[in-house]
Amino acid sequence: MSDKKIVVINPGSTSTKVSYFVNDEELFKENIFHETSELAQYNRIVDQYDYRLGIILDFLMSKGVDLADVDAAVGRGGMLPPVEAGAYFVNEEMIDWLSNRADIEHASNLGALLADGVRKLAKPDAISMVYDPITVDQFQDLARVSGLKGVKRRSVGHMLNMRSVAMQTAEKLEKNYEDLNLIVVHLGSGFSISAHENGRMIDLVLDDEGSFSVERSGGLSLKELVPMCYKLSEAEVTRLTRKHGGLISYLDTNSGIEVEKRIKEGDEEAALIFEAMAYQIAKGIGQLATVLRGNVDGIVLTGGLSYSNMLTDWVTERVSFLGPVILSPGENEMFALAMGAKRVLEGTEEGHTFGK
Ligand SMILES: Nc1ncnc2c1ncn2[C@@H]1O[C@H](COP(=O)(O)OP(=O)(O)OP(=O)(O)O)[C@@H](O)[C@H]1O
Ligand SMILES: CCCC(=O)O
Repeated sequence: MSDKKIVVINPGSTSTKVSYFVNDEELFKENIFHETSELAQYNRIVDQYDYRLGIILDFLMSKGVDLADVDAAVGRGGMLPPVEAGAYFVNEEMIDWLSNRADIEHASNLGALLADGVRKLAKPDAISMVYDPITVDQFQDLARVSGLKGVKRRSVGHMLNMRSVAMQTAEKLEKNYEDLNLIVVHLGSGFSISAHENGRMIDLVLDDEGSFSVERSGGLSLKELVPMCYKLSEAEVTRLTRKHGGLISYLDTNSGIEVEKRIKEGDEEAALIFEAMAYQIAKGIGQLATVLRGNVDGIVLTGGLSYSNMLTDWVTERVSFLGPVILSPGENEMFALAMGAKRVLEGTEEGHTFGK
């Protein structure tokens, strides 16, 4: 079988990660940072398309990649309507949805567009696709009921990393993912806490319901929040709760490393807030343990903050009675995207058509 050459693109709020794979091997990877002043010129995330594509193409060329050899470009999937897990080919409907109809501004909305931009310069039969978008929806019906008719509970989260880490964990445990019940917790700048029952994510503690994270406020008392909404604009409330909430709002830093340093130097406020974060994460895990009726084969902590032993020890101390806690720090997104594309190219996994 011929080599499969795959460009992987993962847009974040302040940077774009780009990798180049030949088969299973990541030949290089770069996290390209964007100046805040540069991004500030654009009203919407999708308006950054030309700017980010130009940087990606320059970078690939600087590494000697001949785009005419590329078989697939795969991007992180954004704020689509609810979708199945797995691969979706980029098509006009998907581009239209992400450009005009996505109702949450998220950097991943650019993933499909940028992958398609690379595909246009690749082999004539090259494909562009996304894999495990943030809107993969495997909720059980009970999980869809919110508590107020007309207010939805939508399945949105770090699905790509959580599903990939769940499958890796199953491999380590020498079990099939489909035979396990796992609680997988992604601790990045935003958090997602997910219940996996026999290979399906049947419920989540959403990032605006449960624990505060590095940037997000998590769930807030409506009695406190509603009056605030009448004093501030929608954009300001959204900024405060989604970009400037959580750890940043209390400690004015988005760095877990910096917070640990302050705590070790005796900063009691930092210690209280960081432990409160662990406490709220543990409460979320507890909620999902009830979703799984207590049948928990493992609790997996992943994402950048799982490198913090201080945080993971506090969480573990509160949840280990539910099941073994397994650390899988960092994220696996670039590899998961590349392997999804490789399986589609090799025909061992079928891609879905968006909009069908
Ligand atoms: N060794 C470490 N110790 C403590 N915290 C760490 C460590 N390494 C990374 N972090 C923290 O992890 C957080 C970022 O995690 P991550 O890189 O997974 O998030 P992201 O990719 O920016 O966002 P998201 O995962 O939500 O898309 C930051 O607060 C960072 O300081
Ligand atoms: C991945 C979608 C949710 C988030 O960014 O926190």
